[in-house]
Amino acid sequence: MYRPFLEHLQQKLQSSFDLQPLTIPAGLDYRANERGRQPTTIQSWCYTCPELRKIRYTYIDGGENAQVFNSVIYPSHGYELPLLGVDLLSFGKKKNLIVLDFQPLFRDEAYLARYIEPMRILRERYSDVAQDVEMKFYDANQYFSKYLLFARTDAETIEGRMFAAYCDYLDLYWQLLAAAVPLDDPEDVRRIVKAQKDYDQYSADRDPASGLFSSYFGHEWAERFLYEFLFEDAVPLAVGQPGR
Ligand SMILES: C=CC1=C(C)/C(=C/c2[nH]c(/C=C3N=C(/C=C4\NC(=O)C(C)=C4C=C)C(C)=C\3CCC(=O)O)c(CCC(=O)O)c2C)NC1=O
Repeated sequence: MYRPFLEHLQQKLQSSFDLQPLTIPAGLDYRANERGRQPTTIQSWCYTCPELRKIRYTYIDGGENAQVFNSVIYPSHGYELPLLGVDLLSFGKKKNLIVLDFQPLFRDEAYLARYIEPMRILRERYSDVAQDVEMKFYDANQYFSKYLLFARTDAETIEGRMFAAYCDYLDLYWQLLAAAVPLDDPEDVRRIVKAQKDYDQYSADRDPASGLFSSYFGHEWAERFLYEFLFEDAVPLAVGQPGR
């Protein structure tokens, strides 16, 4: 269901950036669960290029039971630009959740004016697909913008309006990236390193997907996937355990 979203991103990345693959730790790049009636696979891709230090995306294919496309793009540490976050989920025929945002690293007015205000026009253009859904797992005021697209919607809207919205949001993100001037003051760069690291920690600690990964692929695999691939700059909550 979300393959066109993945392909659109992949094509853009390949045509516009000098991508180098980043190694995904053994066993985490692909996994299949053959138990039950419906096999489920999870596959991930990871790249780097001079402007974007980590580009990762994951597709979960469980046929009609589960279709998930998740991606985070981390700009290089010289760019204070928000992260591009995409989380598109469908479970069964009815339960569809879409989230798309430029995830701000800072919340001061100048930052929001520079990187978040440009999204307003898109949020207005797609106000018919966006909803004011309340967040249960995350704090909407941390690493989310007020112009995020967040909705529980139907398949037809996803394939039509949502796909158009996704293309427009991505285009804007590439424009902001092209216009961004890399910072070279080590103090500025350190601030961005820390902010991106805090994002990983926050996200790993709250990720509502860890139960999903555990149920499909086992707890041990799920923990590795979270801390060694998705949010590799995060430290597991129970630090100091043997084997860590
Ligand atoms: C492969 C990794 C991965 C998957 C599969 C994943 C799934 C995932 N994301 C969810 C919610 C969500 N996901 C997001 C947003 C994001 N989530 C993101 O990973 C990113 C980048 C954004 C930013 C756009 C939000 C806002 C919710 C709703 C959570 C809430 O209500 O607080 C849920 C809960 C859905 C429900 O309400 O039942 C799951 C299972 N999260 C992951 O990290």
